[in-house]
Amino acid sequence: MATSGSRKEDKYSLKHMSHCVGSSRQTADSDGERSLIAPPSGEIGTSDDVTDQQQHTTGFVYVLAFFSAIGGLLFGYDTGVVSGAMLLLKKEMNLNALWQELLVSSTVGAAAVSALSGGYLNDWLGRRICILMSSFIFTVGGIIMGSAPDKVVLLVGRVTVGLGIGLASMTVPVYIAEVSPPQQRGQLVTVNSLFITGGQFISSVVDGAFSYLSPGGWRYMLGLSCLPAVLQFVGFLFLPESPRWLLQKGRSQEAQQVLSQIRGGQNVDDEYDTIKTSIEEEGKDAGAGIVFLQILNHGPTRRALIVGCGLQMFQQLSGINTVMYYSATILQMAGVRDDKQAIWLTTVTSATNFVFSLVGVWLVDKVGRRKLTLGSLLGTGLSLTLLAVGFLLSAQNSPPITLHPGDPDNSTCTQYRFCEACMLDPTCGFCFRENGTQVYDSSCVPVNPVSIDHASWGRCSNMSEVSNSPNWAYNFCPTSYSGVVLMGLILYLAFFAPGMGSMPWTVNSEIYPLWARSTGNACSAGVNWISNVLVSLTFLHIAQFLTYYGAFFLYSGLVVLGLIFVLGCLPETQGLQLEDIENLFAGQLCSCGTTTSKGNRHVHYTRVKGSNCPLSDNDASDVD
Ligand SMILES: O[C@H]1[C@H](O)[C@@H](O)[C@H](O)[C@@H](O)[C@H]1O
Repeated sequence: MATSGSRKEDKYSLKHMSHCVGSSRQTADSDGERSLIAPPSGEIGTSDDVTDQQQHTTGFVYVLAFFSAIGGLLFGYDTGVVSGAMLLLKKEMNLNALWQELLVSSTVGAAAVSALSGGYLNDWLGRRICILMSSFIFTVGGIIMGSAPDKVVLLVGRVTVGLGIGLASMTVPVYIAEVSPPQQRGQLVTVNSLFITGGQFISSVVDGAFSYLSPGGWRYMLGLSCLPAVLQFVGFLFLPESPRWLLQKGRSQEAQQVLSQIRGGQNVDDEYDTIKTSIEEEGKDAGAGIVFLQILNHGPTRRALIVGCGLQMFQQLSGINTVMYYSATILQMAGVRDDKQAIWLTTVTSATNFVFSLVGVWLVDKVGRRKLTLGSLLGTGLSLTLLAVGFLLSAQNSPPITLHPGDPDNSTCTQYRFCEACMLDPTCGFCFRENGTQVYDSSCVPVNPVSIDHASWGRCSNMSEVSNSPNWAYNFCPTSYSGVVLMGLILYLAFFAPGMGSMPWTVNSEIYPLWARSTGNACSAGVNWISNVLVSLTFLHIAQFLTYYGAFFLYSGLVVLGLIFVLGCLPETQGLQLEDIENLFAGQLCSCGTTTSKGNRHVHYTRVKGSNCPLSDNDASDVD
């Protein structure tokens, strides 16, 4: 295997490679150099190819995609459910801020570790065993959390599900991509992202429903994930391994049988030959550590890795999880004062994320990954700017503090003159009465160190449901600009979900050659989880230094960087067979030397002037 990288590098290296992957969007040049134009959708392959491939889409592929995507559902459920569970847990288990932080972040941290080690497991044991392992881990984690007698056991349960999430997040997209026919691969892999947001939506409904059950509602919230996990485990006992992995491991007969089963018993000789030839060219793979070094030494795959990791990093740097997490506060700013009502309204936020992920599934094989990602980044950037402007207007019109009570604690809180400064200090909260949009009788007092739900002394220390009792605002200020913020939030989700929410997972499942696929996905999923931890851990500090509007302006700046990155580096992979995609990263935009599922026929994807490639489908030459 050590030689396979350099062998392919020689074969595909092109002197014209200009930037990271030789973007497929460079246009024609005058001196007969290669013009790099990615195919508009529908231009890929001959119509015969497409008909050929469409015949291969069977109901069984949908069954495989559904059972695999339960992994996505569990990923979404277990990352989403904790916020609602925490509201009950912190009261019942008397959790301080550190423990709350631990119970949330430990899962994401464990997911990062298991995603990174998942590459090795995938290569070694195969996709099917990894999916079985992850559903088993989810089940065990759910049981531990649902029956936890104390916070330490709860933490063990959260780490356990984190391990399941990481493994599922990198295995499921790869499995679906490897069993799907090319023309539907985008859609089927994106179903996994739909299930992630679906899991987050279901978790918010479950959180809402069980928030009335105290004590013990959190046990149902956290334990319920066992049900889909068991369903997936049982289902996968009967479902096959990826034919590509089987072939890579030399289990050719089994691979052919599985391929024919997946393709509904049709003749799969051409597809089988294509995969086999590609594997023979690449050579057999080695251990995960070595594969990583090989990726770094092999230009096209290294470029694919940069694209894959970059996409995952920018997904998280766009602030999705901060915005989702912060949505309850945004709704409180907008005037929702009741906690329970705020929980239910966050269901609306996660429903928006879910519904717009559906748009991604619908569009991915119609407009392609590149346009979808670019459009999404543009919209995400603009809506983040709108969010920031909303926060800026709120800050500039922050209500003044009118009461300055005597201060038994000698804290800094009572010194502040405006709500904004009070809100940005994590030790203080804003206590006020209101009449419509009118804020009066306002004071800034220290927050109770045990529970952020009330002040440590004064009018807001003993909150009651009585109608004229004052309001307590921790982390937000009442504002009449909440409409702008709310609009920014909805637009953000509508633009983010179909593109940046889904495409990083989809694109990563298809850009690596088979020998590097597990490791490539492990690295990029690891980058996703690490960036997730970094963004969530830094948000409050950034907000403290830059204020909220500064933080959201910063995210929109990062989205602009993401846009430049995608413009320059992401080629279109729509409709291409997995075995042909690596050529895009070698700048070899014409599929010279590779064959497609049409068998031994060269198929032309893009025009490469001055090369030996055929210039149109009609010119495509038969080999042999
Ligand atoms: O693709 C998913 C999805 O967008 C989720 O809503 C988000 O919470 C995850 O971090 C992300 O990886």
